[in-house]
Amino acid sequence: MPLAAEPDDTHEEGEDQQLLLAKKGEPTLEGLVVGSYCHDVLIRGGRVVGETLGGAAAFVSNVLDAASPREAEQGEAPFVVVSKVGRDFAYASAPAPARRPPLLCASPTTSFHAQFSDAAASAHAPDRELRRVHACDPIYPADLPDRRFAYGLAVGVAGEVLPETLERMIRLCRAVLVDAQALIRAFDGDGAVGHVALEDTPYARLLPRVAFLKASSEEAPYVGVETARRRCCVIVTDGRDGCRLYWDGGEARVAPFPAVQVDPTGAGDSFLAGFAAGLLWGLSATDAALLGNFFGAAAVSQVGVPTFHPKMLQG
Ligand SMILES: Nc1ncnc2c1ncn2[C@@H]1O[C@H](COP(=O)(O)OP(=O)(O)OP(=O)(O)O)[C@@H](O)[C@H]1O
Ligand SMILES: O[C@H]1[C@H](O)[C@@H](O)[C@H](O)[C@@H](O)[C@H]1O
Repeated sequence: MPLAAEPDDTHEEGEDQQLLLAKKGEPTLEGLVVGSYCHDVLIRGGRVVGETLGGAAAFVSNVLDAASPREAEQGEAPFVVVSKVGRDFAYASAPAPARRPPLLCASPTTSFHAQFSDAAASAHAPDRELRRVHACDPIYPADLPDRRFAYGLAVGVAGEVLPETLERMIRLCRAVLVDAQALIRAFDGDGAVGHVALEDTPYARLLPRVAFLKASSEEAPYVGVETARRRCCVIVTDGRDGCRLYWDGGEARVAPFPAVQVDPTGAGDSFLAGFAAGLLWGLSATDAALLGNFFGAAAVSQVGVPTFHPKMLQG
């Protein structure tokens, strides 16, 4: 495994746990977030109940800013976002896109309709059906800045992170964390979101060079956890049940935070960003996953991209 990412507290001081941190004498490098902002339309009982900024990049930026408030206050960007939208993009002045503007394309902004079921969702049943109604351009390797990064987050929502783009991220970044949704989503003629087996995609051969792969419990069967854990550390998030980490030779469960769910959108994105922030703080993988659970729980408690109060992170 490229990274000894065993989430075992006895490895807490190990060099590999510090992978995202600058070594003595090295300059502090930025992070690289790759994935597009999108428009989310929330539908319940056939009625539009909300229209919000979406896209993993929006949720991830929000959490990374909250987790590094000093940089955010000073207007410094501890990470860059490479994202694409069309001229119809409705949220250019929202905090995340305003601070890290997307590349403008002739095609329309990626847009999803999320149809929520009225029935109370069980802990494991999918609580929404997603349909992609517009897709912006993919993000090409040449769209990425030509410099080194401390870490990369591949967080596409509509297939925009091409295999060659992920490969370039791996070359530019010291460690890459990937959301499986960027790799295994497939769309039928009507835009309904389905999944393909990761093993059947061109991304599979890149897994040994990925540090962490995060999948939801719905995506996990398509990822093939037993195969993937031999190549990188796999994190499976499980909604209100928290998450599990799987590595070659072990696994750990990380408990959730209680939350009153009002909108599940962005929970996985916020989890992954919280997890990355935890690694940046020098936490072990299990402790970083606890921070991920914290941000995931915070995300489901609000509609759209959540607002975090500084007090939430104290104590
Ligand atoms: N109802 C909940 N209560 C507490 N924590 C939650 C709840 N839902 C999600 N979380 C937290 O957020 C994390 C990610 O949630 P989930 O597994 O639903 O991801 P996801 O399906 O990828 O989400 P999405 O696609 O909506 O962004 C969970 O591991 C958990 O820590
Ligand atoms: O804004 C959301 C969010 O980024 C989710 O993680 C993704 O599953 C959806 O497709 C997207 O519409």
